Amino acid sequence: LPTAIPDHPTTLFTRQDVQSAINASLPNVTIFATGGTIASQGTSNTQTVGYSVGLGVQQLIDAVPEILNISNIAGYQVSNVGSGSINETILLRLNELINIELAKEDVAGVVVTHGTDTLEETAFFLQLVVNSTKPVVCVGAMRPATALSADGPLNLLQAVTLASAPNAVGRGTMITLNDRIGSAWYTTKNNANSLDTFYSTEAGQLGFFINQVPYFYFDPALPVGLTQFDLTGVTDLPMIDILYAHQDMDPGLFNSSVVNGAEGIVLAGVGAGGISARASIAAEAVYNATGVAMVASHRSSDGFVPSSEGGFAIASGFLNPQKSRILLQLSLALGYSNEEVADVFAATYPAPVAAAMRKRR
Ligand SMILES: NC(=O)C[C@H](N)C(=O)O
Repeated sequence: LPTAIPDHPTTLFTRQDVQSAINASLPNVTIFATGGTIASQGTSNTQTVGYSVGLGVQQLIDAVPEILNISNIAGYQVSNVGSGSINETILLRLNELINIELAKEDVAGVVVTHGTDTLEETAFFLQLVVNSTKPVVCVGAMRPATALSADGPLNLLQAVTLASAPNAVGRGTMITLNDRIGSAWYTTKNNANSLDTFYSTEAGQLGFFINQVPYFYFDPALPVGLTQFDLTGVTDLPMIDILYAHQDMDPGLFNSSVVNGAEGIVLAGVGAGGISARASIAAEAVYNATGVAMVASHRSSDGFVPSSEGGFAIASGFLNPQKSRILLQLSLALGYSNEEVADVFAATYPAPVAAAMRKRR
């Protein structure tokens, strides 16, 4: 296995390990398993909270033998954690392995099995760093494998189908759960518990499964303002904090973050990136003293944060705080100046807004 990312054990299950006979007429798909509820077991079939992660990639595949009728599978066990514990080491490992895998001519696409809590962050990260038109499909489950009506097996079958579907090429990284296909750019987890949690309210969905066949509403398209990042040689990512705005927010949090080592700060602002006058003065003072990049996003689940004239904060546009954090992190990992980071975000704004911003600078 490649070892550019240190200290991260990853196990490979080759196609020969996974299936007794490789079917040369089927596409090859590689599954990268990271953990989450899809790989979890409860103590009874009625337990749907408080279960524990533990199933390996081979057990996920064994639970859905139907996937071997549609593709030859290889699997990487990259981690086996709840997605709250996915970290930069795992992300960098995924970037490295998925780029290598998709560069192979005989691989149609890849599937990442993942906890749902931070699935949108990993999916958004992969959207920005994977250099391929082949499908990257992120999938999870809301019910553990042991539950009545567990959703993981069908979600996995659909994810593998999508990763090998010719009509899924050129659509960037996708998230699929519960029959729905969404773009990693805008899809978010909307409900902490319900099955029907992943969707994008404003941008809508890319497609839908009918009888396990993926149908798309539109021809392939990529999100506006997509910047592609090449992480070759990058072995760690900068620490970026998200600060959540609210009434009486502690203005000292900005300074505390920077003192603790944050190299960038994202604000989950009230309304369209707002913050109290007191906290704003404190944030600006920290910015003026340190130059630490600050991005203003919104704590509401949807919306657009516009840039403010002469303001020190970079506007997140349509991106929510957790996705803004990834975009800021990648920009800073590649050594971009704050001006360049602002350009990366501005590229995602609607064209007239971005043009007006450039004029002001
Ligand atoms: N449904 C899930 O996968 C939730 C789980 N706690 C996780 O994100 O790992």
